Amino acid sequence: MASAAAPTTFSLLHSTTPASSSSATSASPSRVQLSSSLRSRPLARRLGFAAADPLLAANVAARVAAVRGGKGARGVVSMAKKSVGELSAADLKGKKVFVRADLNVPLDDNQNITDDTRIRAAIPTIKHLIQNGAKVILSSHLGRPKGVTPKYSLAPLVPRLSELIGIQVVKAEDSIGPEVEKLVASLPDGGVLLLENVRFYKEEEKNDPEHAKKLASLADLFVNDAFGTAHRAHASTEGVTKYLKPSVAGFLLQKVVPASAIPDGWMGLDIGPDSVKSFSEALDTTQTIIWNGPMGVFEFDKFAVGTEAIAKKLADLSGKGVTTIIGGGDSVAAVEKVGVASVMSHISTGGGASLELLEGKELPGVLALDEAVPVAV
Ligand SMILES: Nc1ncnc2c1ncn2[C@@H]1O[C@H](COP(=O)(O)OP(=O)(O)O)[C@@H](O)[C@H]1O
Ligand SMILES: O=C(OP(=O)(O)O)[C@H](O)COP(=O)(O)O
Repeated sequence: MASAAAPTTFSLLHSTTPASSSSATSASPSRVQLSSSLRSRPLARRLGFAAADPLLAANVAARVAAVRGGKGARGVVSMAKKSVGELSAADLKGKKVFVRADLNVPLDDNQNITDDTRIRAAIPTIKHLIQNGAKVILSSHLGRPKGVTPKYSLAPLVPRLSELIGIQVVKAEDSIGPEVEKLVASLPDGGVLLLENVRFYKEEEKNDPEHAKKLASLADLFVNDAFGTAHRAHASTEGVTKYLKPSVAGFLLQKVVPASAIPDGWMGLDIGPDSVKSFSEALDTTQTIIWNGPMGVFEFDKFAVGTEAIAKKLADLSGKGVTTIIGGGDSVAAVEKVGVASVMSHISTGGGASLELLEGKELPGVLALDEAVPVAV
């Protein structure tokens, strides 16, 4: 029987397809503000040096062993959560499926997508559902808006989503309410309706049960494919599982692998040549590198020097057989920008989620899903 004892997901994509475009300044608040908790995380830890933290070290070792053990193609290990792959046309035809994805992509000042990795990562699940005749109600957050904020609308994602899925995606102006209900009612089998940013409601992040019930009332069943948000217990990731059965994991969620010297009024926005040298020397002695968080504000070329140097160093080491794992939306965008994403061993869409998993924490967005039913072979 599959064991549910170990935490299960570390979502990875092989980095083979180039992103739609390369460099631009991101509009997301997580990219222009410094999260204090994140920045206070020691750099060594953000780079994945586990030695200073035995618990983290043990978890990293276990995950990497799983990857190296070659358990399945692309180092993917099944997890003990029911998967969307177990649902066939008999389960899906004509059914309304609420899909939570992480489409939190970077946008430039003109609302152009500057890295579409997260959109591409969501496509296999959506295609499986529509090919089996389901009506897909697709939801995501974008950035960290406080209330309805037009610049965090999901509207700019519609053309790329439609192109990748191969059908025209319909966009709702809201995520709940009568207009959405009407659009759901007119959705054909195999159609896709994209809801507006779920974080336009404060109830989303509060995991308000009444709000979760409203979201869930749109659909018959739930698929969570938002790895980047799996460490958040929000209404659209965790709350809806209470009202939608089955609640299953999407294909992306299923994949597993394993200055204080700065004067007041100044900001450190990049690492300098000495730090690049120190990191490079330390990296030379590693066999596995997990990188989460760029070295500076790489969206600006002036502050991209450290990030580029480390990205190139990792690319170099990757070529020498070192396992290189990149986690997080911005880190993925950074290696895409440098043009070395395709040589890394693995690309993960989740930054914070990956780190919490490595720390041995359970991810609420995964925990809430149905268990897989073991099948004798
Ligand atoms: N020293 C710094 N000061 C301010 N912002 C920074 C600094 N270093 C990096 N950043 C910004 O932090 C963001 C990366 O955030 P993070 O959440 O760690 O990455 P990821 O999305 O890969 O998990 C990028 O937009 C980057 O510009
Ligand atoms: O960008 C994300 O995560 P990341 O910054 O850890 O890569 C996810 O979309 C989660 O976003 P959140 O940290 O605002 O919940």
